[in-house]
Amino acid sequence: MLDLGKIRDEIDVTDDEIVRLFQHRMALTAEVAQYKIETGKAVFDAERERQKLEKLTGEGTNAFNTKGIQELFQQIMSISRKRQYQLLTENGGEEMTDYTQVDHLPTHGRRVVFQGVEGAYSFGAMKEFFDDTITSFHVDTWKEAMEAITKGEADYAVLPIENSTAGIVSDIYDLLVEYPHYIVGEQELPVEHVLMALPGAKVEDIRTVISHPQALAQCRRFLDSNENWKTEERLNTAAAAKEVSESGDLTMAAVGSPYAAEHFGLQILKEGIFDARGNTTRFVIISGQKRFVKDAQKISVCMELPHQSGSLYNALAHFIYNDLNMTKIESRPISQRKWEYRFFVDFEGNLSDPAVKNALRGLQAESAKFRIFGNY
Ligand SMILES: C=C(O[C@@H]1C=C(C(=O)O)C=C[C@H]1O)C(=O)O
Repeated sequence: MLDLGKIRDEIDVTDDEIVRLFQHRMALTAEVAQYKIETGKAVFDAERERQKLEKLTGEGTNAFNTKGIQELFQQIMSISRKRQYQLLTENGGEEMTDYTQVDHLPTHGRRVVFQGVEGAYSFGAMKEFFDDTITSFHVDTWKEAMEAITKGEADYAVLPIENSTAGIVSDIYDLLVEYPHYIVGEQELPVEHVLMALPGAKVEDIRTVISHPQALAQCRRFLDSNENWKTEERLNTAAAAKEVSESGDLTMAAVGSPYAAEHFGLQILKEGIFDARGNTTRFVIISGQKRFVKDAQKISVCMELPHQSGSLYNALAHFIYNDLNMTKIESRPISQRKWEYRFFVDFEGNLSDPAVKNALRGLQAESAKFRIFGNY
């Protein structure tokens, strides 16, 4: 019979030895960091790591151990890099970003563009975020709103990025990648969809319901409960309301905001037709200026990772290791590169915080492509 106590004693001695060696290795890592700070050499040396893994896995005596050695040393080297990024940050290595910190966003009297028309949700979000000193104008598409920033026609754009029921607005993610603009703020707006029609119309007479595809998706359960209704997509909820108001057609209804109903003189046939209570859309405020307010609490980044096993895991380790709380992760396909994805991560923090700088330094160095969309 084996003696468990004795075996465990030996495991304990072995573990003490591993800890001693680990700490010795980390001390050496600090010396490497010192060398890199002095010479400007990059922390991450992929070729050296590849060679190390090749040699060490070659020493595994069976397939299971070989795989274990690989995982173990990937982790050890990743920890070693993180320590080096930390030392770089502490020793005032080159600034990570060229964002300018401001006390408040300059919004007084600025020009703001939104997609859709007066009465649409983007318009509502804009009203909530900005004060009455702004001048606003609207465009038909989200892309045109981005263009207005590029051309300097607007200082800010208001774009919907996510709905608590229907999920992300994927086009906006793609536009954020396409344009070199920044997120400088966000605004949540509760979505309260109503079914609206011309004065005098009755629910029983309705045949066609029009709205923005996302609004239709949000009310799917309600809409599906009426077999006689056919749904049609429109550019935005307010445009749908406007169309109904001009149609003279008592069989047509629109799904949209109560203020669109009011704006276009429609009657509300049914309130509270959204599927989820607390249905909220989150809008981002886009600017061409690289600014962040000093009390900004959320950072959005985008990264393209090498197409290999473990790369996402290693990237996310930078958040975990720096005690940063990730609030969101999304992936979108990279066009032209079949089955490859870029990742969008939101996490809590401010660009002036050393832990944030540290994580960003690591992510920047180890991603194939990396961008900070903003801190807000
Ligand atoms: C320690 C170094 O920095 C990094 C960490 C490595 C490691 O822990 O072995 C290897 C290569 C570098 O990516 C080094 O450059 O030697």
